[in-house]
Amino acid sequence: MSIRFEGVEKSYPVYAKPQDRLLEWLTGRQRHRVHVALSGIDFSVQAGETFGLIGENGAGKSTLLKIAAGTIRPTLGQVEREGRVAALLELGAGFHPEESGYDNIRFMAALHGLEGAAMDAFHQRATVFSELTVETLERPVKTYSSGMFMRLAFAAATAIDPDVLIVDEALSVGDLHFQKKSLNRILALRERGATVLFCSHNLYQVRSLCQRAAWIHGGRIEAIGNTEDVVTAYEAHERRRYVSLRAEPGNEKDSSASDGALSQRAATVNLVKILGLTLETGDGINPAQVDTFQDVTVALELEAYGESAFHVLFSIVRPDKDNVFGTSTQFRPGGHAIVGAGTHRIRVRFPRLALLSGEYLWSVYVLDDSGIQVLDMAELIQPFTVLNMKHREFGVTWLEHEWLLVE
Ligand SMILES: Nc1ncnc2c1ncn2[C@@H]1O[C@H](COP(=O)(O)OP(=O)(O)OP(=O)(O)O)[C@@H](O)[C@H]1O
Repeated sequence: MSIRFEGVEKSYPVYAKPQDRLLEWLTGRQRHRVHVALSGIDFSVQAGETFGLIGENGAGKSTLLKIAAGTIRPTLGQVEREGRVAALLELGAGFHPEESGYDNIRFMAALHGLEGAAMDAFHQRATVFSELTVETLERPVKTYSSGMFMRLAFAAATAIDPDVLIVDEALSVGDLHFQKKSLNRILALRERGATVLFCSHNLYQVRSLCQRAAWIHGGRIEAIGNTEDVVTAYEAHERRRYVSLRAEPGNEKDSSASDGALSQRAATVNLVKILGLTLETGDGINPAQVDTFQDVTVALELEAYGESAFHVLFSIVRPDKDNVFGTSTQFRPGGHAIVGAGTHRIRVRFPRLALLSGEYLWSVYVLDDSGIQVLDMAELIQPFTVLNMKHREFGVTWLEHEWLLVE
């Protein structure tokens, strides 16, 4: 066991007006209602396990993570933790803005009770990982850009070399380079046997990372167990929710007020799901092997649960995640977004797929109509091998070229 929740419940007093808190104190009469954010939480996360928490907005996932991390106390019940715990929750929340990066790192190490050589090792790991310069680390952190601040916060949070890592969708920190580095750090800690408890709205991520998961609904555990079973049950619930949202009277397009209400509620979960990607060649569907310059068509299927417009971006990637070629519905002539609830199919033909020998995969992203917010994604799916039998050139892709002179 690494983390055990026993009969955990968390309630918050909710005041209709800020002054009610003072009036309650002065008059001694209750002026708040009690909001139960979590109740009846009983489960354990085993050592070395990666455990996912899923659920709608406001379900109680972050509250549960904060209780697991010890940053808030449960109203009832208890939590047991084993080993060194690092929480990637409100990153940098404990930093002192007036102090330098170096001093804040030392402060974090001291909070973990580290001294002497252990403190030095912590300091070294945090500064190296942050990739911040000496000049920056000597400055007060209040002068940092938000990216610099997040780098330092992530570096300091993970420098403890934790046995237990608690992550609240913090897989995206800073710029792309640092995001990749942070994710790799989390994956490396996991490889080394750290227990990971994390919540995410990205079900693809939960499926690919977690052995077990729990679906939190209205502060209670709705389902717990094998990730696939839990995620599938949650997806089915989400679909039912959309069907009923769409069927509710007043949700029709021409009603602007209810449109607003619908979009507000609909925005709380993914509006579009990637159902699948298939590769078609003259040799059949999803061939394990493709020849260089073969005629290949990629077919994508998606399900939209709302009327919001969206774009689909997909790329051919190498196993190390480097993109070889990516394109998007936004880059088409006209670049119109896709609109309409229901199933959508996209087919893109590559008449001469100019990839050279190697292993390749696909990554697919559904983005909102601005092309910024990710609604769903499926990374590193449908692997295929390219064999360059007829040509002697090497590398990733065959580039158009002419030999102009050979003397
Ligand atoms: N300090 C607080 N005071 C009162 N209510 C709170 C407080 N913190 C959280 N809540 C309430 O507790 C419930 C659970 O919130 P929580 O942040 O844990 O949900 P969540 O599942 O993490 O949501 P999201 O996916 O949106 O992050 C919500 O109804 C929220 O409004």
